Amino acid sequence: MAEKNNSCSSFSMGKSAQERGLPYVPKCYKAQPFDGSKTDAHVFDVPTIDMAGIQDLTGRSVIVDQIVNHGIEEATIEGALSVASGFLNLTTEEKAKYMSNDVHKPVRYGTSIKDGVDKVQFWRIFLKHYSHPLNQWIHMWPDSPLDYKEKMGKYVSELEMVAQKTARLITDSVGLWPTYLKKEIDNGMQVMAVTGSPPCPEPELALGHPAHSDYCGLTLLLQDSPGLQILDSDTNTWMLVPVVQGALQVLVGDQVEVLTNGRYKSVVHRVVLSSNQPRISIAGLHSLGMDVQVQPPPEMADAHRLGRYRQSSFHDFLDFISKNDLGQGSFLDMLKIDQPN
Ligand SMILES: O=C(O)CCC(=O)C(=O)O
Ligand SMILES: [Fe+2]
Repeated sequence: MAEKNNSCSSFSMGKSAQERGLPYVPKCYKAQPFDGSKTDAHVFDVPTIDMAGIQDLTGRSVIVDQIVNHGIEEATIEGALSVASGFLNLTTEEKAKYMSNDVHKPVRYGTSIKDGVDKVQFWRIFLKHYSHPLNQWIHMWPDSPLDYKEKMGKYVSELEMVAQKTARLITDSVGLWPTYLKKEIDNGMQVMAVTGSPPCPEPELALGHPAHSDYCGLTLLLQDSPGLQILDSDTNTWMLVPVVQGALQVLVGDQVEVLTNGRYKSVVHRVVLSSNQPRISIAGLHSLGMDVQVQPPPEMADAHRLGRYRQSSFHDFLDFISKNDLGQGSFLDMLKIDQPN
């Protein structure tokens, strides 16, 4: 128990509490402020986007939907989840060659954002890799499990198609020219975050991922067991997003908030833990290119909404998180320009 009060530097890369299977949550993993709704949150009644039918998202301001009939076969989803689990269950030594605290690396393994450095550490393990265009990145992905590249490669290619269709629904709904941004989206980035949260001995103390919104346009997420919560901004309460077999969860990210000049709001979310159930999620974060400066287009300004956000790129965001903790103010808040309502 001597390490219970140790500083974060004792939990540096490869030495996190969860990788070592510590039977308690060390002090520097304790998420503040304590929030009693963590483990008994209400279940969110998730709206559905049925890709087999005609959809109209007009008038919506928040999108945390589940997509059904997206065209990705169950076997492809199962394949991706099985290689994700195969990688996450390798020994720490086997994963070590991907280990890095450099947030700019296109392939990296870690636990927090900067292991042993962030003020509050996360109870998770993750592999992140770039994946669009596939042929530019796939050779850098893990060699183990042997079918990782094949199975994850198939899933991410199909997921990219779903992301492009969903982006089209959103641009249509705000009256932007239907193919507006098509080129930027086709040439954009897809970053996969494959995350495992091992059971936590004191799940009410730590988080798998603290509250944040994603710096991307759209996140398309698969989870094999519950844990994802979203913040209902009207009531300021956390709601649990249920697991629906075969469905993909879509969360609007910061770039869509900026591009629609605030008509859509990016979704604040976090991951809570279980004392007995391991959890795996695969998040596909879809955004415009690394150096594309994202800002509200002129079509999105009106009398009450001149450009409400400063321009920024994915690269700027990575620079920000390399210097700051997730809890130290949000990147999106820094982009907001105060305007009279
Ligand atoms: O594990 C999850 O369900 C969410 C992961 C997440 O929020 C992220 O990778 O940004
Ligand atoms: Fe996220």
